[in-house]
Amino acid sequence: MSAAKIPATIITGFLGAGKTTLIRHVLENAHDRRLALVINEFGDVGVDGDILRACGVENCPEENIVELANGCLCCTVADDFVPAIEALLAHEKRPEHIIIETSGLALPKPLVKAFDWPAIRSKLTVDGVIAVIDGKAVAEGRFADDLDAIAQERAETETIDHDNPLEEVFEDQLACADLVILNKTDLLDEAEEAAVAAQLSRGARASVKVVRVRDGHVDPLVLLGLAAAAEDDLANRPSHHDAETEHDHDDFDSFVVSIPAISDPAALVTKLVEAARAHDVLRVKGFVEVAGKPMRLLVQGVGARVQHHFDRPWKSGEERASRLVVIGEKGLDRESIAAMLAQP
Ligand SMILES: Nc1nc2c(ncn2[C@@H]2O[C@H](COP(=O)(O)OP(=O)(O)OP(=O)(O)O)[C@@H](O)[C@H]2O)c(=O)[nH]1
Repeated sequence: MSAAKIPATIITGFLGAGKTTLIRHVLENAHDRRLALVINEFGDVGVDGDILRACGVENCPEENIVELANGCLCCTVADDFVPAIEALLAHEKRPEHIIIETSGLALPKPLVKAFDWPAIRSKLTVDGVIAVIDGKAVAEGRFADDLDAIAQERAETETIDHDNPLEEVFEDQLACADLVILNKTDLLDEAEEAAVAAQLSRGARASVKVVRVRDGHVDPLVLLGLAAAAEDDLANRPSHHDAETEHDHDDFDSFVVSIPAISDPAALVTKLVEAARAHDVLRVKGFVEVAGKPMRLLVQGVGARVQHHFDRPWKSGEERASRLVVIGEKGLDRESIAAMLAQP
């Protein structure tokens, strides 16, 4: 019976767009419903899960947070996603709403398709696909050469073909959305913000709204409860990968670098910026030990924009490892990057 279905919101968006930041805001502000999270990311460093668990909100206890670290939820739906959902539904107190954070390279459509499988369809519905967008990256032309041309192409043909993998992932995420969140408006001036918003509207499906925010500050009432039933509407969500049963991520590379404890966070940031520029790194994140400090350092890089802060004290008995996940396009020079970051 459809009334009994649990709504699930899929949060998509390219690497570093602000998905975890937005979900954290939702957790802290949606007190009226019991939430569960499924988090998918690259590498086993588990940064997003750690950040979200640290919120410690009552309506989303730790046992309701599931991490799938295989890097691409859209490719492992049967092996990972379905069992994770089944485990969440088996809890004594069932979640009232499930939020799924996909990794930044995942295509949302194969995941939406999974909601059409009988085992899932009878229990869940896709309340909405939310595309979180790094407004600054769009303004800098990181993804699309010309969104207008793409919109035109989409109007003319079912499947669009480009050879820029960033662009393809970005466009797929935008075209599948029920709501677009233009994030990082603090990094845009008024004219840029208006131009990016207009571009996104053209890249998204007709009548999909673009909400402009910073730090993912969207009222949960706007995000949750869209009742889109996206699984019934797959045909209207064009993807570059429609002809494939499975897509591979050969276009991208990710690896984990272990570095010794550091003494100067600013020096590490300088190295990360240099490595990002020299090797076109798309995303870096992880936790780092700073010698003599009781707190661990959370380091986050999106392109050459790097942020860091001490997020919490190391726990007693916790291994004080300094590990960073590095993600870029295929051909990333792992050895050079690792050597740059490990320099004292
Ligand atoms: N300036 C600015 N930075 C932001 C904003 N929202 C998020 N960030 C920063 O952007 C970085 C990435 O944010 P996340 O929320 O981790 O992004 P994500 O989409 O979950 O990243 P992945 O899971 O790695 O794809 C972090 O350093 C955030 O603090 C914003 O509105 N403005």
